Amino acid sequence: MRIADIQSHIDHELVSKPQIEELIRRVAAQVSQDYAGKDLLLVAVLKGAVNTMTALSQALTIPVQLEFMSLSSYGAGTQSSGTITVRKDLDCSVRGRHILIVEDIIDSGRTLRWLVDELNSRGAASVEVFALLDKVSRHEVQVDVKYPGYVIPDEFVVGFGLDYDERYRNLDSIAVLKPQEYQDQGEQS
Ligand SMILES: O=P(O)(O)OC[C@H]1O[C@H](OP(=O)(O)OP(=O)(O)O)[C@H](O)[C@@H]1O
Ligand code: HPA
Ligand SMILES: [Mg+2]
Repeated sequence: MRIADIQSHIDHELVSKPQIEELIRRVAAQVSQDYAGKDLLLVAVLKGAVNTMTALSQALTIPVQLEFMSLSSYGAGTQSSGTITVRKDLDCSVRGRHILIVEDIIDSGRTLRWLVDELNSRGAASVEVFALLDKVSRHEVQVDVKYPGYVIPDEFVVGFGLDYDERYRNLDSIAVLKPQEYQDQGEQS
């Protein structure tokens, strides 16, 4: 689905499909170089990171293992509940493994902070982060990001995996909805 298909719901586009593709290509080249000859495990945080995981993994030039963990804290609104819910855990042990977490967005930073600490406590050899988008101005906790994505302003975005109330994940770029679409009227809406 493209912006043009849902124009009446969209306020503005923030990151275009070509911009996403360019970033993914650049990060994939760097990751392929950094982990050449190593056994890399990519861990995507579902559901939001599904598109980013697919795009990044296909652009790599090294073989990797793909694993998924489903975490949730936003539910139906535009504000984090502050509580991370594990909807699905990893299927494998991470002990002694080099891990790259693949995320769609860093907002408060709480999801990533929790996951980095969790994987380290499970005995990972290394834990690094790639996040497609970063709302730097909204961070509440500190997270080190080895492969940074696009810094975006304090607006609630949808597309390329990101949802508002489970919708718009299948948009192929990143956009902000019209204010009336955000029914919880949170501070970002
Ligand atoms: O930095 P934070 O404030 O923690 O926000 C970032 C997280 O929030 C979203 O997940 P969400 O809880 O909406 O689950 P979803 O991926 O299934 O939509 C997003 O996909 C990130 O995982
Ligand atoms: O801006 C956002 N959009 C969708 N999901 C999110 N989770 C944290 N921030 C966002
Ligand atoms: Mg969500």
